[in-house]
Amino acid sequence: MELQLALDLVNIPEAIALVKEVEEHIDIVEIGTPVVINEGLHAVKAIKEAFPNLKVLADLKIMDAAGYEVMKASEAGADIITILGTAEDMSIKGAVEEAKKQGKKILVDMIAVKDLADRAKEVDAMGVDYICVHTGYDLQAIGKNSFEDLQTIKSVVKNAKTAIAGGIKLETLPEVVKVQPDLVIVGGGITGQADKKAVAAKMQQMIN
Ligand SMILES: O=C([C@H](O)CO)[C@H](O)[C@H](O)COP(=O)(O)O
Repeated sequence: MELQLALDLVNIPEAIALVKEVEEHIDIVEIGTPVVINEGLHAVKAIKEAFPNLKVLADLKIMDAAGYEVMKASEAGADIITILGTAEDMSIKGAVEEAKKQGKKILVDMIAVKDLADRAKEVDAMGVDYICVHTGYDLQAIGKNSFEDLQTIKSVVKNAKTAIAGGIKLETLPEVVKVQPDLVIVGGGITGQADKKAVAAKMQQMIN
């Protein structure tokens, strides 16, 4: 199981400082959608240059023009790029094709997908690398989480790795670990803590 640190509410210098604190306890750094909106793909480039040994995920949440956007994120140094599960099949296939050309990976974010089991089977058959259940900030605000959804995709996905994101904290991590996803994505559960290094270390220990 791998641990991904999601950075959403920081600028580039803050992101670098944050990763420095926890780098030995994480596998992947996510440049979150709000960071890409504020800073552009420069943020991906800056983190990859500062931490060449960590994988970097660009959370573009692609919906269209997938081949082009995967190409640009790859050029910036991203190792993994996200596309939405609600995107057209043609877009997801285009993302996979371009990622293969560039030697990169595609993570499909299943946020807001209604027919989760069926859509997970479909995107799994398209050759994507990760399928991720995700409760976004807006549904976290009304107490939702993705723990049941993780069990759903674990039971139908045959090829891709499984992942979970959205509001995961130290206290809720045991429930996630029980289901054994391949990737656990944590943002505020680390970045919002006073001792980020200690929390990341504990999470890494629980995951392994
Ligand atoms: O993808 C995310 C969200 O949509 C904002 O871009 C977050 O990175 C993801 O939810 C993980 O962050 P936390 O929910 O704070 O753990």
